[in-house]
Amino acid sequence: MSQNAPTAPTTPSGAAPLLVASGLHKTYGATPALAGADFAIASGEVVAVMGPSGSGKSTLLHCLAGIVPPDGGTVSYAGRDLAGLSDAGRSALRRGDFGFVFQFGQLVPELTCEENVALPLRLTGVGRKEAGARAAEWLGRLEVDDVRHHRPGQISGGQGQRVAVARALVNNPRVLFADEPTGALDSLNGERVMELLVSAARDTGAAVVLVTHESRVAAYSDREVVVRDGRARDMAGAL
Ligand SMILES: Nc1ncnc2c1ncn2[C@@H]1O[C@H](COP(=O)(O)OP(=O)(O)OP(=O)(O)O)[C@@H](O)[C@H]1O
Repeated sequence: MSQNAPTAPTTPSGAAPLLVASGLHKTYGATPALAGADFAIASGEVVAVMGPSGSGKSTLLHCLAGIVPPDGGTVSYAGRDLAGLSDAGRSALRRGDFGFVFQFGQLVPELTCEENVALPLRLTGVGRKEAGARAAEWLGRLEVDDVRHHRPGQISGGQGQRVAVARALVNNPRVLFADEPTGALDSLNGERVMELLVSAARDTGAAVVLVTHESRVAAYSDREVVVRDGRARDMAGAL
């Protein structure tokens, strides 16, 4: 037997990771998007994924969230290999344990803001009244309760992103994936969305994978990982 028993992986902060990727490879046609990327995040950590355009940041996020299957390497969440789950199992994980915010809120235009935020709860079987009450509470936390009966077309971009953050956090996800969440906002609105996003995530203990190319957005994170040519490098380890 080897003297060197494998040790449990840790994040650079020393905590046990909740979500771990090792040696991820992904190619689109002839275009390599990931070429051996590693990543780990612990519960409650906010990690910024930075890097130039086309370096593989969004692909890394999609693989971590089980949206895109990697060609090689593994992603494990809470000790479970995502590749070992059925499509239905991965979908259930995305609905129950993960939350998502994208650059453009992607709210359902026909629904009011409150109905949009209530939607993830309704999809997991919460009754209409309770879902509405919890949605209203989250809209209050994100300081947009005044637009709860408006439709997405009737509110500003900054308000829309706050509604999107409320929708992403309403079912208490253990991981929040945010891909350029303030990319379409001016700097003042962007900063407020980031403050609210990070403080709400800290209150709930969610880990946050924050893809951004802006250092003032990454400043809200505990740790920065830089993706370059499909490989991820932790900046804590680079110091
Ligand atoms: N669905 C796809 N089909 C084909 N090529 C893709 C696809 N998604 C990503 N790519 C390619 O993979 C590479 C990495 O893309 P990715 O979107 O992950 O980078 P990124 O760092 O998030 O870029 P950006 O900052 O511009 O959003 C790029 O060359 C991109 O063109």
